[in-house]
Amino acid sequence: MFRSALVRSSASAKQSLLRRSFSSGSVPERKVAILGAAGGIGQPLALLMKLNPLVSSLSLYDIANTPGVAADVGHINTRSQVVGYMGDDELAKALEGADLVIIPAGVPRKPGMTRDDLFNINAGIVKNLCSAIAKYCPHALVNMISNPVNSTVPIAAEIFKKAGMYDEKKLFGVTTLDVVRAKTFYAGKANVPVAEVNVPVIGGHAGVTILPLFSQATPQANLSGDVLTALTKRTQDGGTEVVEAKAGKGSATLSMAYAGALFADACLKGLNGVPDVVECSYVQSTITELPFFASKVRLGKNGVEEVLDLGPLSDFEKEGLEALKPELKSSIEKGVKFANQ
Ligand SMILES: NC(=O)c1ccc[n+]([C@@H]2O[C@H](COP(=O)([O-])OP(=O)(O)OC[C@H]3O[C@@H](n4cnc5c(N)ncnc54)[C@H](O)[C@@H]3O)[C@@H](O)[C@H]2O)c1
Ligand SMILES: O=C(O)C[C@H](O)C(=O)O
Repeated sequence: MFRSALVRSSASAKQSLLRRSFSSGSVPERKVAILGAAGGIGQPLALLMKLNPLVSSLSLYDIANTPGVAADVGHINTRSQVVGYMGDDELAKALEGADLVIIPAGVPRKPGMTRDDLFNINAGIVKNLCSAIAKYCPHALVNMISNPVNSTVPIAAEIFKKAGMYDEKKLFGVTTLDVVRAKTFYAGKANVPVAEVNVPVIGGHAGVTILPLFSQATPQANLSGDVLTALTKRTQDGGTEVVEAKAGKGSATLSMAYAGALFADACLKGLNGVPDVVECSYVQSTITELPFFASKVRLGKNGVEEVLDLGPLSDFEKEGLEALKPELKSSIEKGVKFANQ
């Protein structure tokens, strides 16, 4: 108890030091690039990153329509300078000097499709963008949003390995939307203030590979097994719920932009040395036998500082963990094979 009080007080001393240095005007310069910035996620994400005071330079890249998005967002009177870049010829400039690259480029699902059905188009897009990242900003953190995340992250890792610059600490699959959904749905059933809710979500980002750990949710609530089963299923099907409601007009964009902005903010805080920044993310991992796995991750100055272990699981969650492994394994292998063919 004494030790944890000490850790807390040294963490809060560090926090207040950081706050002081930030308020004295020494917030580090940070360039954030969004690839796919004119899309359904890209536009609101550009807006939210423009509102983030940790960003000094916001680079908006897409194959079309970025001049308009950049002009629009650029008029907002916040810290960052905004520049739009369009087409392959401008990708290098978009990436040069980036500390963080966020990738929501690629096609979204329509009703009846799985995320894996997007593989044929999005794998190629991700491969090209990651080759450019390897060349023009090899030290940047990469936040992968493009689906199927379970495969696009392994694709990125393989491309980076081939380029000789892979650093597993710097590559993240963005699974924050699963956490956002789990918190919202849990708060509704547990009747607790949503702002106070925490729920880790582990595994991957598709169907049964999404495994919320409601047994670890806080504030605790005494929910029945049936309710927990239904909450788990709703979290796993959250993306499909939006795809069906949008009826052919794409998948989650606004809630994804919110989740992407939250995760990017956590990465920037980590880079800036803010202590105890912990978020769930799909990263290279050894906590199970699978080479990539989503779990709680401590973020720091170099990206992943520590992959936290899963903690105690209920029997229902243990079953869910075993059930997700074959699908996640095959999605990882599919990505690795694609990148090496
Ligand atoms: N990780 C998650 O939780 C999560 C959540 C929602 C959506 N997604 C995924 O995010 C992706 C984007 O979704 P969206 O709704 O924004 O789609 P969208 O079609 O609205 O936008 C995609 C954008 O990517 C651009 N693009 C295509 N090829 C590109 C390239 N080579 N370089 C740069 N930009 C390129 C398009 O021009 C478009 O502006 C999809 O794959 C979707 O499945 C992931
Ligand atoms: O469901 C999708 O296709 C998009 C995204 O992965 C989501 O979870 O909303």
